[in-house]
Amino acid sequence: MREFDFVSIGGGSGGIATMNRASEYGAKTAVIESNLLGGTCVNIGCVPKKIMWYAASVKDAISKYGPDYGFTSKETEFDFQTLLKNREAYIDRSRNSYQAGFERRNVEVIEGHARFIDAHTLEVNGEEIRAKHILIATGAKPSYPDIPGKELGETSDDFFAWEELPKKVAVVGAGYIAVELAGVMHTLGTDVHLFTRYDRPLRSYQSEIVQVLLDEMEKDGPTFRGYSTPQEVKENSDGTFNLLFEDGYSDNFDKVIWAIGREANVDSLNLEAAGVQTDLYGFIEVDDYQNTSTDHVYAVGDVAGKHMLTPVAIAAGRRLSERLFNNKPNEKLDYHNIPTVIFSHPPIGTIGLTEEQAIEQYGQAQVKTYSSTFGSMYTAVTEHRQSVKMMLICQGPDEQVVGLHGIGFGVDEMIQGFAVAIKIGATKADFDNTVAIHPTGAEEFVTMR
Ligand SMILES: Cc1cc2nc3c(=O)[nH]c(=O)nc-3n(C[C@H](O)[C@H](O)[C@H](O)COP(=O)(O)OP(=O)(O)OC[C@H]3O[C@@H](n4cnc5c(N)ncnc54)[C@H](O)[C@@H]3O)c2cc1C
Ligand SMILES: NC(=O)c1ccc[n+]([C@@H]2O[C@H](COP(=O)([O-])OP(=O)(O)OC[C@H]3O[C@@H](n4cnc5c(N)ncnc54)[C@H](O)[C@@H]3O)[C@@H](O)[C@H]2O)c1
Repeated sequence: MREFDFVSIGGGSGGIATMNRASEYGAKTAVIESNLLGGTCVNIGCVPKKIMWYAASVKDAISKYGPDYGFTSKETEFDFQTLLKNREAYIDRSRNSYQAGFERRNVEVIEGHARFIDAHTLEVNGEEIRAKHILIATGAKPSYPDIPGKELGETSDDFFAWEELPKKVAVVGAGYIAVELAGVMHTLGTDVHLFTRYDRPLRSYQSEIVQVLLDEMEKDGPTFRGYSTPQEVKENSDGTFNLLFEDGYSDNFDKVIWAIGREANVDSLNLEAAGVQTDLYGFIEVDDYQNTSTDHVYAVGDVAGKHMLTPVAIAAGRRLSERLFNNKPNEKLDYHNIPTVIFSHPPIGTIGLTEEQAIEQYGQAQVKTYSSTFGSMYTAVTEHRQSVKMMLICQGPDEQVVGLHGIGFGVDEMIQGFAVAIKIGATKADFDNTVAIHPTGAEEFVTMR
């Protein structure tokens, strides 16, 4: 029987980062992975998604904006296979670099599916593995709606395995994944129809920012239909699918994609054997220190269901290893003010509270909102003008900035630094005292009145 100090079930963002950090402090560690090293982010998430988003941006630069900058080319050909080949080669290199990192740090990789025998013992490929500490970092998987024909639809996992782009696709859902995939496919030439159950996508985001996205989508984007709850999918004799909604609307599509949320990968872990509890939605319950209900068993990342983002899984896992193996008993991740970007067209960046959340937290009288709307300079000399909107949500007499939201060209690369400012409590006056960088879009954040 092999024995370790710390073992991760799952070799995705959280598992890799946690074991690497623990091994740097001398812990004997292993990562157990049943599929591809790197997990969701590297193989079927952030990385291939961002490459597809860049591909869409390249296409826009060539055919949408290029001509008004004086660049014209004969009909541009797009070879999807070249994109796929180069995307997968890049992902292969990323996976190899993880492997090399493990070898440098002596992290053992065990290929196979793990399940608990007890709180210190796992079974993998018939072998028992014992560990003083066990991390559950098994991530999440896409949800399917509970309707007839749901299995005829696909998910983001399948999207990344497509060998060619379909002509007409329905994307059902209102979160990051729905918006991002719909935008990418539309730009690359697919006729995309985005369906949400309520009035708009991204309902928990600052509504004026989402409105700009909807306006831009109307000009050039997926066809959007709100108040559309799917009821049934049927396969037509020509191989297309008929998607029927509760209000009676229906249409035929080459593919239907469900992007309606994700659920924890816990089904076959045999959590009961270790006494690990899950919440109402099936995610593993953890405290602020990533402890589960069982001593010496921890969970990080998507399986714990809070802020399902790669940098969150990594940051929580590294801090856990600092706590366990580097004498830092109070080390934990602060889950406030986590910045995030939605790679829509144009991208959305957001940090902290929306205006509505700030009012709920501090009271109407304490909250002041600044906003600025302008045309993106990148598109200003072209006939395809695109809007930019930026908002600062401030609270209290000092006008501490508690929320920052933006949509527009370049916003994705703009907000990381502002997240530092907000994290250390910057006020509107601090923003105003910062000299602008001209001409950029970012300067609007420090010149708002
Ligand atoms: C389409 C898409 C786009 C995304 N884009 C972004 C983005 O732009 N930015 C961002 O920050 N986040 C993004 N995310 C979210 C990000 O991918 C996840 O938050 C992140 O991967 C979570 O890491 P994790 O370690 O918790 O889980 P995962 O990365 O999912 O890793 C879990 C691993 O555990 C393995 N596993 C499961 N059960 C077992 C078992 N019993 N035994 C052994 N191994 C097991 C799985 O095979 C998997 O490899 C995206 C997600 C999706 C789906
Ligand atoms: N850019 C990024 O950082 C990025 C990109 C993609 C994913 N992610 C992460 O992955 C997580 C999961 O993304 P997601 O988009 O799958 O989930 P989500 O939870 O963000 O959104 C799911 C949406 O589907 C809707 N929905 C639920 N059931 C439905 C039904 N039966 N019919 C129609 N609509 C339904 C919900 O109202 C919700 O708006 C995100 O929360 C995010 O943390 C991050």
